[in-house]
Amino acid sequence: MEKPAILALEDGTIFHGVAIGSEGRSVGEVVFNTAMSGYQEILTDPSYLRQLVTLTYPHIGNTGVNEDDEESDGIQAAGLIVRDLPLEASNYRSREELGDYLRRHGTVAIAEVDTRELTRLLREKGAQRGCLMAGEVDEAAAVAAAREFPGLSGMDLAAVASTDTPYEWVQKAWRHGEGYPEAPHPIEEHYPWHVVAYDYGIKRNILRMLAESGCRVTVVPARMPVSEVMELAPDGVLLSNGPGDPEPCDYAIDAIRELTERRVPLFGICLGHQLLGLSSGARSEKMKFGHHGANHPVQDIASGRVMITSQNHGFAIDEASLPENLRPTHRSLFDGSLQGIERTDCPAFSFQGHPEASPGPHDVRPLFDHFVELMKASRSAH
Ligand SMILES: NC(=O)CC[C@H](N)C(=O)O
Repeated sequence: MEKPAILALEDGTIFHGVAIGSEGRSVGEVVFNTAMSGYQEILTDPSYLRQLVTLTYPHIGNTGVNEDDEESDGIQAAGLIVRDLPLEASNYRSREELGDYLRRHGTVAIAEVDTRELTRLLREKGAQRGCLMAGEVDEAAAVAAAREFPGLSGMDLAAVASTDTPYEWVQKAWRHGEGYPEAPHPIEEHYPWHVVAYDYGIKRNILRMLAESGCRVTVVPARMPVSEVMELAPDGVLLSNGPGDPEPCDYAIDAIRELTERRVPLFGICLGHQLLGLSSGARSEKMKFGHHGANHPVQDIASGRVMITSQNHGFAIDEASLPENLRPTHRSLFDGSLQGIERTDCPAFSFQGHPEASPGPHDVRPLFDHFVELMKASRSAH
């Protein structure tokens, strides 16, 4: 028997639907994602911590879920809002139905919502605080719970999403018929570069793309002091994506400043990009409804080249606030917002979108090669 579910927004709007995940309630910021595929990667992306995600693509669940497409250990999003959950998944890689997967992870989710109407509302009013309730529903309590959620501004979630202990990563990208290839030996020969990745909520495909570029990665906790990072003798440091507001992450901002002073090659992705900006003296701001999708055009300012990119962010670095030593490198062609920066006085650069694009197009992958070039130049200078 289908159980009822509701989505309540801070403005008092209630959407009615049916429960397709666990019963109970979940609060967070409601955001829409326009990607047509990749719901499993989206659900497991730690950047979605404390966010209730609605997908504008109407049929969600039709390819099921599998063990290979997880971007982290299980579901990170606070909840899922969809138009239609198909009766049965059909795909040769499918191992589990989406509904069973949601319930296994205790995730509250709703279907039969007019996600077009919801998305229009979010575009007009901006990202809303919301509450999903499934099973027993109480509209007034749901609106009150939505309003009690403090919102993501000022919320440091990078340290929450981070790993507790360091670990090594050498796994490369998934290949049809092979899955994830075993790491070839000897490691040093196949992976000439050692990258330390600050984990602020890292996605596995970033690690796989680094491995594809010849990097052996040591993933470290968000709060690891720079002195300990330097003991690992990195060729470069990756600043990962992650959830929440970059501004309160003072431990990361201070560490990154120290790394730039030591001229360690740096590559920042999404939250890592915002943190590089803040540590260099720029300002971050909350966007109205952010960028969440897999078809966002971004222009490389120097070459004029346009790339189709994967995006998932609700904060941005304000281009008007860039200091002398930060050069804008990329801009969004949707709204003109800043998408990439480069330090002019040390080997550090960053990108607001997702070059690892999981899900999404591969246009921005060459940024991983650029990181290797910086490490190469830095090694030959020493
Ligand atoms: N994907 C990310 O790293 C997101 C960065 C940050 N939490 C934002 O919403 O802007």
